[in-house]
Amino acid sequence: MIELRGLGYIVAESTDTAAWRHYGEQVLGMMSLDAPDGGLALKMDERAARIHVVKGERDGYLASGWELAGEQAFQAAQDSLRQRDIAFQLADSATCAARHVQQMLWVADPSGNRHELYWGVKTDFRRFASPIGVSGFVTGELGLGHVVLPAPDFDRTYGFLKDVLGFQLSDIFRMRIPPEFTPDPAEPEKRIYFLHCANGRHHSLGIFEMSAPSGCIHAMVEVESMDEVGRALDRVRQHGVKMSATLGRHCNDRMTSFYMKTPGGFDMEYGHGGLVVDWDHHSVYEATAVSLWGHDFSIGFQ
Ligand SMILES: Cc1ccc(O)c(O)c1CC[C@@H]1C(=O)CC[C@]2(C)C(=O)CC[C@@H]12
Ligand SMILES: [Fe+2]
Repeated sequence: MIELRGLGYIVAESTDTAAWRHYGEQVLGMMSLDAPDGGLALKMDERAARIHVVKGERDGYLASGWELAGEQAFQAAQDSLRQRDIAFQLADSATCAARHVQQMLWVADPSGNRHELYWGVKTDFRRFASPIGVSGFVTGELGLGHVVLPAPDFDRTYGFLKDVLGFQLSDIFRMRIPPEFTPDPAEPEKRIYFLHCANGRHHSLGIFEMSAPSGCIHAMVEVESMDEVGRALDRVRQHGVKMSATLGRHCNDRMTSFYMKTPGGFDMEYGHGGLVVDWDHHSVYEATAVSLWGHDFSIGFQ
């Protein structure tokens, strides 16, 4: 059985890393560092990189990096994949160096999302000092935040994430896409499953029963105070970044957040105050509302 500790990094692909540098520093408030081959790394804590931006042919999302406890866990993950006849690739040394890890393997889920499993992150422990004065991000044991990925092949993707990668269900959400946003009036309900790994973050991964050209629905980062969310909203206006949802507070993880576009074509959720869940005392539920208040997603379609 594979036990993932948390979401360690994400990888975006970009034709214009300068746009990501500006967005990463001036809007998100992260530090940026040059990476090999014209790439870029965004630093949000003591680790050298949490968001890797690699130079490529398209603008989008490339991969999610999941942390394993160590070498034995990495070996066990390989054994488990082989046993199930699931194809995976071992990353070469250049890619491992670029991701700042000892070893990494990657595997695609049935919807084509790339998951990178690694152990032994390399870090210089240089302290986080935001170029625009953001106090800090909530990471550590909880990982960098969460991602919601497209899962048009929903049942097989959920099965793979649960049975192969070891994610556990936190809660369920279903929604009907509002008629004004879909060409198909008979559009069936879409599921979103929220999944956690071995840490207290309510969800490190969400899967949405839909395709997404960018490869990602959204990624979420969490700041240390509500004022930092408000300041980020100020910067979004100042730099003319397009918002996808207004400020609101989610029912399930109690995060107060807003959503905006990234240069990768997917959204970034920027929030504060997420629950830390004790899984020994949690039961799965189905939430029938997105939020306690706010989160008007219709602004993203205007
Ligand atoms: C419902 C929910 C709970 C916790 C979260 O961190 C979270 O991001 C969400 C919203 C998920 C979802 C989305 O990401 C894309 C746009 C969606 C489908 C909506 O239009 C409502 C719910 C949204
Ligand atoms: Fe989210």
